[in-house]
Amino acid sequence: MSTAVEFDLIVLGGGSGGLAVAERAVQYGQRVAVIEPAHLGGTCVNLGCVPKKVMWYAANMAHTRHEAEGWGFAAVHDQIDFGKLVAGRNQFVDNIRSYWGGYANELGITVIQGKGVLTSASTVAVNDQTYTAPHIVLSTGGVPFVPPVPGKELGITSDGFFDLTAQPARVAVIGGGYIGVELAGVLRSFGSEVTLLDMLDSVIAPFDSMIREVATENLRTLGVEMRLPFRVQALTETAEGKFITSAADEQLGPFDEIIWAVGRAPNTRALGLDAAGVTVQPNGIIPTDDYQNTNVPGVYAIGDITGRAPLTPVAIAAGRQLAERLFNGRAQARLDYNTIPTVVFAHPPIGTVGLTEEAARAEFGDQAVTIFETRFTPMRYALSAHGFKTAMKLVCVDEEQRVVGLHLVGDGADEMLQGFAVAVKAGLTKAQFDATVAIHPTSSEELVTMKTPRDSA
Ligand SMILES: Cc1cc2nc3c(=O)[nH]c(=O)nc-3n(C[C@H](O)[C@H](O)[C@H](O)COP(=O)(O)OP(=O)(O)OC[C@H]3O[C@@H](n4cnc5c(N)ncnc54)[C@H](O)[C@@H]3O)c2cc1C
Ligand SMILES: NC(=O)c1ccc[n+]([C@@H]2O[C@H](COP(=O)([O-])OP(=O)(O)OC[C@H]3O[C@@H](n4cnc5c(N)ncnc54)[C@H](O)[C@@H]3O)[C@@H](O)[C@H]2O)c1
Repeated sequence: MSTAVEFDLIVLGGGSGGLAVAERAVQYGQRVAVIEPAHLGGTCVNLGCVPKKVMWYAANMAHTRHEAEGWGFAAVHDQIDFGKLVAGRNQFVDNIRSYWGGYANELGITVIQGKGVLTSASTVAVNDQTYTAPHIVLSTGGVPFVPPVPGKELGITSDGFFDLTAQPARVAVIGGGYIGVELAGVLRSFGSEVTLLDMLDSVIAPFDSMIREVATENLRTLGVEMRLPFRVQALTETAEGKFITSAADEQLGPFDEIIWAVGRAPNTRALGLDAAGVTVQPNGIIPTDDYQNTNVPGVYAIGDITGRAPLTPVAIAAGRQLAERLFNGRAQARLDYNTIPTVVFAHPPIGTVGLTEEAARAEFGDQAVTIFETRFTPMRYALSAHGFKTAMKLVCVDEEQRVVGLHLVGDGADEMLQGFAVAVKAGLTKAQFDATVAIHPTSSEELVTMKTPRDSA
């Protein structure tokens, strides 16, 4: 091997977290290298949030088109040109990738193409070259997990979903978490027959119970067939299509595509963690303290590999805070992982910030918790034959009714949540919500006008 090339910071992984820490560090005058084997932008740009959101917008247009007749527009019955949508989406993703390439270059970040492997706590090998730095950030994200059942290779994952160039007519989605609910919604909105399975008896299990209930009702209204709970035993294929067999020997199918959406596995194998002495859990997660430190001084981990709130803005915020701490003298800079808002881009979307009712009761006790909630069909569907339900819940605690949880499902929930997340993060009370004049007619006005606590109604 040739002599090691020196940097101040080496980042393994040019995704959401890696690019964020690199950008901030280079702005503070550091010599920064980002090692990336695939495309800059990582999962979010290339195989996640961005292409997913394009498909979600297209699915929304499909809904609007179906509803338009009730509002006086001529009926349009054309099917979506899936190939055209995919081509446009890919071009959009390509533009973002190119932007990152140019921007990284402009900033002065050295991008090294290849897989990085730690050879010690301060050196990384990429192919035959060694690089060294006093600070190394691990931000290698994750890949879709596929359980080891017979025939598992007959299914695709979210990565494979983004490779589809034709719309599958009959689809099964295994896993009713974020990805399963989002992809099932998109495909069903385009007219595919969709069956959604989960091993649990509910989709989006970690969400508040009322939100789960209404989101499930909305999935049914959309026409998604649900099989809950369902334990997958094997996948098989005949000339008719693909089939799923349950542990109880029930068979579902035939399907044209089966999509695995049962979680993601951290990219921490073959990363040389042993050589550097970095502790890793059996599930591949790298534990960190509040400051993103691993157990080895000078080696940090951010983003999905840390197993905490695997979301793009979380990886970005963790990366920026780390750069502030290491390179801008802010010794206490760190990301507060509490009260992180998040949205499932379902049809309609689902949003949540803070504690569920169940978590608040467990933490504060039943006596301290007051719940305000509402369910309705919004005015958006006034002239439509069918309408998705909206539901909202405020979880308040103590005498002062501090709002510690805010949960939404319904049209506009995705855009509604960010502002209310500021209020929840700021620790505002129900009285302060109510002191804000409503905007009428909207759905969000309910969040500042709910008067009667649920249990006293
Ligand atoms: C289908 C889907 C939809 C999603 N939608 C959303 C959404 O709407 N909103 C949201 O907030 N989050 C969403 N997410 C999650 C989001 O994409 C991740 O939380 C985020 O990308 C994590 O950032 P990261 O920096 O940890 O990793 P990543 O962005 O995954 O980046 C890791 C990078 O490391 C690289 N790498 C791997 N091994 C090595 C190695 N040995 N050396 C160097 N580099 C390596 C990879 O190629 C990759 O580019 C979605 C995810 C998926 C799969
Ligand atoms: N909108 C967003 O912000 C967004 C979108 C997509 C992904 N993400 C992130 O990516 C992460 C991974 O998403 P995901 O949907 O893969 O995971 P997830 O953890 O959200 O959901 C996985 C689901 O699969 C089920 N499951 C697990 N094993 C199963 C099996 N063998 N058979 C049937 N069901 C099974 C689980 O019960 C769970 O409901 C999410 O946790 C989220 O943080 C975020």
